[in-house]
Order: sequence, then structure tokens, then C-alpha cells
Amino acid sequence: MALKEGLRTWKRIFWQLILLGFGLSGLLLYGLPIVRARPDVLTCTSWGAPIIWDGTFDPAVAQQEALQQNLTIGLTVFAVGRYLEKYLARFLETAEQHFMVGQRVVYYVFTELPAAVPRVALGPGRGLRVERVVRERRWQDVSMQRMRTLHEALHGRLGREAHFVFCMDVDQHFRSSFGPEALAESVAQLHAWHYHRPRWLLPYERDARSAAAVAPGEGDFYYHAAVFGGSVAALRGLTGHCARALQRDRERGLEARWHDESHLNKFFWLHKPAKVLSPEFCWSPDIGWRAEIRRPRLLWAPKEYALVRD
Ligand SMILES: CC(=O)N[C@H]1[C@@H](OP(=O)(O)OP(=O)(O)OC[C@H]2O[C@@H](n3ccc(=O)[nH]c3=O)[C@H](O)[C@@H]2O)O[C@H](CO)[C@H](O)[C@@H]1O
Ligand SMILES: [Mn+2]
Repeated sequence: MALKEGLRTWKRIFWQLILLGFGLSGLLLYGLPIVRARPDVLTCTSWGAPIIWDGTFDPAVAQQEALQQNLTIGLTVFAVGRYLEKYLARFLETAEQHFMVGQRVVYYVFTELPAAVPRVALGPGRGLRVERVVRERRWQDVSMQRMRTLHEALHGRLGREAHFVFCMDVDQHFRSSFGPEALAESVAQLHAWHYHRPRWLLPYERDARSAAAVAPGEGDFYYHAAVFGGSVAALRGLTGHCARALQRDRERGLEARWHDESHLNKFFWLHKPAKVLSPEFCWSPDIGWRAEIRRPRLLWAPKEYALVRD
């Protein structure tokens, strides 16, 4: 009899513990603010800027926050020469699916052939403007000239109609959501091939004569010029700095190792970005699988230089 009684008590305690376990985990999941963290990666720079990884933000909160500010977000892209037919349609089509969905967006396409810009069906609140540029002879000059052209555009219509702007390469496409979590006063993109390398191995311009020179022991990260962004005011500063530095080098017969990207890296060393995007935001599939890359947002196109570069 006593044995039966004891067994029943134990059974009751057992079920109470199970219920308590469920209750506590329910409370943790729903009752308390969800703590999202990525203990596997660096999520903050030494100057206190967030490094945005999947799982460190709530997309719905970022979306709400941006909607309240009634923003217009610019996205600039250059498609000069064969880069237009090869990449532009996919870049724009996938941007329609993934870039700042739900926000007001204005694309700025810079090309020497406005008539060849593909007609992409745009969602509500999204517009596209085409700006004519002259075609530079060398691909390096096309790439570098972007800084001067962007600087002028930011002092023109683009600067008047947008609050924040992202400037991107065209040889990539969106794979998943690239939303307002990426917005900040100035935004830099960690380079997918270099984010885990020690500082002395980063491919900064080392020639001290160049305006892009980064001395040994200097530099925070190596940033990718395929994605950068920020407020109109901050980007006026960035593009103006880089355009002047590129001009200074040209006058001295110098060309930095990675062209405009070298100057961008020098700029971000001198003026720290307010937000840094993890390599998930602009990933190269050639690198292969990495545990910390959960959800790539932009994917590099395979490099087909022989096809697109003269
Ligand atoms: C891994 C790698 O190699 N990275 C470098 C390489 O990037 P990329 O190989 O990604 O450069 P890229 O060929 O994509 O050129 C940059 C961008 O300029 C535009 N564009 C360029 C040339 C052209 O004829 N037409 C045109 O529209 C286009 O938007 C393109 O995406 O070169 C860049 C420009 O120097 C940077 O230095 C990068 O660090
Ligand atoms: Mn590129």
C-alpha cells in the first residue's frame, strides 16, 4: 500500500517537473525578449559599430523602424559595355525580390547605352532612372570613374530624392532578403575572401606614394567595393574623398592595387563605418561552404573577365 502511495507521489513529481520544464522554455521563447546572438563570429568592431550577421537582428523590427521614417532608398549600379547584357537584368530582377522590399526604392542605372537597359517589372513604390555616362576605354577606368560619377549624382537628383543609398557592382545577384537592417550613416561590406585573414595579409595598397596607402599595422578590415552605402551626406564625403584621391594618383602616374577599392579601404580606415555587413551580405559561392555563412544575400557571379573585359 505504502509502496503504491510512494509510486504515485513520484509520478506526480515527475509530471510536475515536465510541466515546469515546458513552462520555463515557453517563457524563455515568448515571454522574454528574444536574445539573438552569434557567439561564433565577431559582432562588434573595436569602435563599437555593429557587424550584422544573420541572427543578430529581427528583420520585422528593422522593417518597422524604417517604415516609420518614410525613407527613400537609392540603389546605384553601373552597367557599361558588356556588363549590361551579361548581368543587369538578373541584378534588377532579383533586387525586386529581395532588396528593401516594402520600402520606397529608386534604382539608378549608369550606362553608356540607355536604350539597352532591360525593362524590369517594378513593384509599387519602386522606380528606375537611367543616367548616361561616357564609356571609359579600360575596365579599370570604368570602375574608378564610378566614384566621380556617384559624387556628382549625389549632388544632383539622386541626392535630392534618396535618404540612404547603396552603391553596388552589377556582377552579382540577390539570393535572399537585403533589408533595412543594413541601413546606417555609413556602411561597409566585409570582403568574402579576406574576412578571416590576419591584417598583414590584407591586400591594401602599400605604396606610400599612393593616396590609398595603408601602412603596416594600419587598417581594420578589408572591405569589398562591390557594396557600400550610407546617408547622402556621408556618401558625398566618401565619393568626394575617393574621386580626389584617384585623381591625385593619376596625376602622379599611380594606380592603386585594387583601384577604387583601395581608396575605399583607405577612406574607411580614416573614417570608420557606422555599420559593417558580414560576408553573408555579399558572398562568393567559389569559397564553398562555411559554417558561419547562414544565409547569403548577394552572390557574386562567376568571374568571366575574358568575356566582359576588353
Ligand atoms: C576579386 C577582385 O578581382 N576584385 C576587384 C575587382 O572586382 P571585380 O572583378 O568585381 O570588378 P568588376 O569587373 O565587377 O568591376 C566593378 C564594376 O564596375 C562596373 N563595370 C566595370 C567594368 C566595365 O567594363 N563595365 C562596368 O560596368 C560594373 O558595375 C562592375 O560590377 O576589380 C574591382 C575594380 O577594380 C576591385 O578592385 C575589386 O577589388
Ligand atoms: Mn564585381
